Amino acid sequence: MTQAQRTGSPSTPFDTLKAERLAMVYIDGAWVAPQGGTSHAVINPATEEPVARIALGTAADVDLAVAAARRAFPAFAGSSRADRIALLRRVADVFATRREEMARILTMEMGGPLKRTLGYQTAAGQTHLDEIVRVLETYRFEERRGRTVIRREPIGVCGLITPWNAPVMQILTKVAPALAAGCTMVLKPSELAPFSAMLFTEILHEAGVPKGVFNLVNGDGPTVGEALARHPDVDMISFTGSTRAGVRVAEAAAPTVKRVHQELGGKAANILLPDSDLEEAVVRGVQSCFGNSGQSCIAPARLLVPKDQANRAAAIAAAAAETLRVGDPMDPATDLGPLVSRAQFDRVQELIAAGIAEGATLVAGGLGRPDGLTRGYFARPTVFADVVPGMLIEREEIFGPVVTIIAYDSVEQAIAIANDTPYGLAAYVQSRDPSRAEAVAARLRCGYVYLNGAGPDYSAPFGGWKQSGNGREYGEWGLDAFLELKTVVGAAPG
Ligand SMILES: NC(=O)c1ccc[n+]([C@@H]2O[C@H](COP(=O)([O-])OP(=O)(O)OC[C@H]3O[C@@H](n4cnc5c(N)ncnc54)[C@H](O)[C@@H]3O)[C@@H](O)[C@H]2O)c1
Repeated sequence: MTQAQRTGSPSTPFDTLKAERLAMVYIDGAWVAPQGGTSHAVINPATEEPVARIALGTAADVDLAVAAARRAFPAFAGSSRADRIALLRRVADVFATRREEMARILTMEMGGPLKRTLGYQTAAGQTHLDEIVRVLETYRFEERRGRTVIRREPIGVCGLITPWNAPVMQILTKVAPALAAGCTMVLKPSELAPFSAMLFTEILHEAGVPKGVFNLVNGDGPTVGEALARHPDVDMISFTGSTRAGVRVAEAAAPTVKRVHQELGGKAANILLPDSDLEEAVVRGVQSCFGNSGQSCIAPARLLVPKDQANRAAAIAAAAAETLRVGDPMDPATDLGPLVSRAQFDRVQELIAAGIAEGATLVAGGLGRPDGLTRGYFARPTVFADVVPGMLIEREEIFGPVVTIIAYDSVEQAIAIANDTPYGLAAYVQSRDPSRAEAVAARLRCGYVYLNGAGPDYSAPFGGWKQSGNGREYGEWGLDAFLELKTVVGAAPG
């Protein structure tokens, strides 16, 4: 780290992200100074030191960005499918050339281990780009039924608000379908992880996204996020983040009756059926929960095990937690990096303390940093056994490396516990018999169920039920989200 980065002066450790751009917003195809506003030091969570300061935009910047997007909308909405496919292919090509740089930036700003930012976050981003091209090639924008025509048209100017936990992937799952649909947009990324969004903006610029089609305004939620949500000339908000902020966005958007697409928090259950391979299922569940240091909306944080296997499950989980390497996220061998911020670290500590106070049995990890780490927002991979439904650690989304083991008496009870949450994003079921696992999946009230360690399918819809949201991303469902339906009756017979 250079002296300039240590002091937080507007230098940049990145190869190509120009230092002066950190103090700018991107509007109408150009980097420009914001209309006033403050600046914000982005902290490297592994070192607790500032990396650089970024400018936080204002509501006036949102006005300018929305106006640029509105001006660009008619031409872009009228562009051909072939033009948009070509554009998305160019974005995918440029993204591929900058992928490693992107992974390093992500690791620096949000602390995800390099093996994950390179191997998962940016890889998934690339897949989403390839996937939207595949979808766009055959998507039916118009359907004729006799003299009735059903059209799908771009919804208009979109406000995109994204979190920090898998930043570039969450940006891509909005920007890629919005471009495919012919929408124009204003992105407000998380102020905790803005560099990846700025690099992504450079990628779009280099790929030749027409001016005004994509705009970036960094800023905090209450200022820039709410200005976007309230804006009368924004037709849709696509939001990913906490349920708390998602509700605020929906409230701000309500007077203008715009579409609000929400991807919110979760508290996934991982049901180990009595016939599962306990060792394999517990190890996999623990590793999956601790991916991204538990900062994942789909983290299988509630491990439900049959009562007679609970002690063994706790021992296996504790051993699995203790083998994980916590440390420098830039080290390719690291499994868990730091939590994203001091606030997140403090919150996770509070919830671990609450678990201890509530009488859950701590079998691995606990309060404080892992041994040997004296700075950085590193939490200990923590496993609680004897967790009872209703405990705070069983209900709250912890967003840290904490697994809670809950013993159940019957599969009926396991299903009831899994569903007894305000959230409904993801769930997991483990069984030696895939059809038995599938039967349980059918009874879970959530939007995505992973059976027996299956990975994600980026061509299938992803999104939450209940307080986990109301939108769907990925594949054609992701594209549907950015389109409005129009029915035309009395058309010439087709
Ligand atoms: N369902 C999903 O697909 C999904 C994916 C990833 C993360 N998440 C959820 O995101 C949360 C973690 O991310 P986070 O801490 O960045 O969430 P957050 O809600 O604090 O912030 C998300 C975004 O919303 C903005 N924001 C905050 N307050 C706002 C307001 N009042 N008005 C408008 N915008 C506002 C933030 O600046 C940020 O850009 C977790 O709850 C996690 O489960 C959900």
